[in-house]
Amino acid sequence: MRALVVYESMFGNTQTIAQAIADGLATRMDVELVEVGAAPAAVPDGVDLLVVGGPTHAFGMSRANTRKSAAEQATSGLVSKGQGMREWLSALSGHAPDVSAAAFDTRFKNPWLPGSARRGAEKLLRRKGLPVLTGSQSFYVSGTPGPLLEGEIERARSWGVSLAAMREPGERRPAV
Ligand SMILES: Cc1cc2nc3c(=O)[nH]c(=O)nc-3n(C[C@H](O)[C@H](O)[C@H](O)COP(=O)(O)O)c2cc1C
Repeated sequence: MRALVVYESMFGNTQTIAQAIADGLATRMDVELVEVGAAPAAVPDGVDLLVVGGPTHAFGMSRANTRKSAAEQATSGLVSKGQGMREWLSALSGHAPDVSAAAFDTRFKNPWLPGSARRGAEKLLRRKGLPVLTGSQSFYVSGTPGPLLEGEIERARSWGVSLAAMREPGERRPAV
């Protein structure tokens, strides 16, 4: 079984979470971790699970103007300097049958702040015909440039382990 994890990240927090998810997945699957600017135009043959994640910007997935705003707030270079997850998923051109998907994001832990990038990513994944496994996740930062809240890296690793278990041969694959 093989997983591809594609992430977008401005300040590095989503990158750290993506790495932890990949570590969790790697307990049961072969895993490739790729920054969205270097991601392939189609899901490569042999990939069983596509996991995508990015930062929540303005209640959803980033856009060119929110990435520009992030760049203005950055004190060092951005991790993702080109296209975002929205653009990559919109242009994704194909996949083998039986590939499933999952989405995650990073954002503030604020019950009064609506929206999350993972919801937008799920919508685009479904539009591409990719069934989305239940239980997509948000991971939380304490401020715009981070850091991640305590325990989030461990939670991301555990989520990776449980995603891989959902894709094990013979497992029922809950998809929405
Ligand atoms: C332009 C901009 C808009 C943002 N809008 C939101 C938002 O609507 N909701 C939220 O929870 N966090 C918001 N944030 C905080 C980001 O989610 C946070 O910067 C991100 O999780 C950090 O991840 P990264 O280091 O991978 O970029 C915003 C950040 C930026 C730069």
